[in-house]
Amino acid sequence: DCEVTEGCNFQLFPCPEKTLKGLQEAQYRLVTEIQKQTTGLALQGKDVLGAAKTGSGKTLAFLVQVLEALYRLQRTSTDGLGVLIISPMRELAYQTFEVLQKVGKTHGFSAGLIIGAKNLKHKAERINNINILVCTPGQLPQHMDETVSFHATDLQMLVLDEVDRFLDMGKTVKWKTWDQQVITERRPSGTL
Ligand SMILES: Nc1ncnc2c1ncn2[C@@H]1O[C@H](COP(=O)(O)OP(=O)(O)OP(=O)(O)O)[C@@H](O)[C@H]1O
Repeated sequence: DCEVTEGCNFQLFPCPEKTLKGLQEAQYRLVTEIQKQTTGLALQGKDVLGAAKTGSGKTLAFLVQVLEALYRLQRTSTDGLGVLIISPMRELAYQTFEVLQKVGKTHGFSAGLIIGAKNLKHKAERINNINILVCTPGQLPQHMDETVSFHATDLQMLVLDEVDRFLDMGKTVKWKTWDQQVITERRPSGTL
């Protein structure tokens, strides 16, 4: 239901075979403009700031980059946190997680979703065993504060989805904590 670029499909990019298979199985063949503009850059390992209108396929654009980053590093499902995706709202985080499960299943990376404070202890026990964590801004600082074992020292990629909304909601996001524990020397990717 979004505008795809005729004649330009994911096969034209040097994506890993597993990613292409996942995309194909999820019925994504042609790329949208934002995917066309960002996929090549991401495959070169560059930082990306993407801006495109709602419904233009930004989610898939950064998820392809996420899979590429972990694939390149040959991460396995038990290697721990490699990518952190922060979404401003629960619904958005949930949708992202769903698309990730769909297109990423061929890779076999482990992924988790944290959108509520419920069962924090249970989640805390598992948080260090997952490769890709999708969460909302409120939950991350809480884990950092309360989960002694939580660390992001091996983080390879940070995705801030709808980063403009984070700036609007600056008061609820503990930027200082993030800056010290997560953002420093990591590979950022933002979407607007
Ligand atoms: N390459 C593609 N081919 C076909 N459909 C696609 C493609 N990429 C994304 N879509 C579909 O387009 C719709 C909108 O995509 P998506 O939600 O990623 O857009 P978005 O830019 O992230 O939107 P928002 O700004 O609202 O978060 C979804 O239904 C998604 O499945």
